[in-house]
Amino acid sequence: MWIEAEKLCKAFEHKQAIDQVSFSVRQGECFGIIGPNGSGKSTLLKLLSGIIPADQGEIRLGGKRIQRYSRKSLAQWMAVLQQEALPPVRFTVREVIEMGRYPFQNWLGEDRNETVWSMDHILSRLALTELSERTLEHLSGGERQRAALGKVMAQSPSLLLLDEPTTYLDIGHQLLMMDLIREWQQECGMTVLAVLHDLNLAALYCDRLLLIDEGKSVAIGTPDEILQGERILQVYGTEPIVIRHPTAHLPQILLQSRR
Ligand SMILES: Nc1ncnc2c1ncn2[C@@H]1O[C@H](COP(=O)(O)OP(=O)(O)OP(=O)(O)O)[C@@H](O)[C@H]1O
Repeated sequence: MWIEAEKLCKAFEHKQAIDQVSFSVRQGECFGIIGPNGSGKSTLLKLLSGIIPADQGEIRLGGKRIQRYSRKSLAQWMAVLQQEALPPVRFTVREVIEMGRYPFQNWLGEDRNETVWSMDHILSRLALTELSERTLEHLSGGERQRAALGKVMAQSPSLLLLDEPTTYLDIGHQLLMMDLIREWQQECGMTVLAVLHDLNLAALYCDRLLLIDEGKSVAIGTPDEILQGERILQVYGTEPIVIRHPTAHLPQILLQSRR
């Protein structure tokens, strides 16, 4: 599923959260949205998922305006993974992952589509097999985040929107999650749009990045084009040291104390 956003605007009371933002994302691409706190990243993701309407501008998914899709049809091929995606409720991990299939069930609860990956496969890929019968209230934040990813995997979306998917994860689980998403994307040709705070993860996993600041698009390009010291200083107000990853050959950022 490819995406086109044209001159999107969204204001809250007197705050212009998104201001004339345009971009397009190719089918199968991993597109990262980066920017400082309050720059409008989550708002942009909410516009793209249809959770909130834009004041102006247009979003087209697969060439068709987003308003022309019903809620149910959007839910069948678009999945959203938010920060704190799952509350600590009394559902088991297995039940939660099964919920990813709801948009595909008819009124008898029968599943009308084939899943790409089986429940057991999803549980084992996310290292959740041992935890499958445990309820979410007895899981750590990171384990719940993996269960939330399991739920969207069961949904087999062609468009995946991620809002800070690695917030609660340690470095091992951050890489597990990002590697899984990439593998899954390559297997299924899924398009991924991800809001990421971690610029190093963004460089490693995204084909292109959109850098936003105060609701405006500052630049769009490859990680090499976007992650440059001068530009980061302008937007984040701090100048990092940008080095090259010795094996991935991508830009990586080292922070330096201002004192
Ligand atoms: N529902 C709302 N009502 C009023 N203002 C809002 C609302 N949602 C967001 N804003 C404001 O819009 C701006 C952009 O917020 P947004 O959450 O999109 O930023 P962000 O880049 O995702 O931030 P962060 O990195 O801190 O998560 C902020 O100034 C925020 O206070």
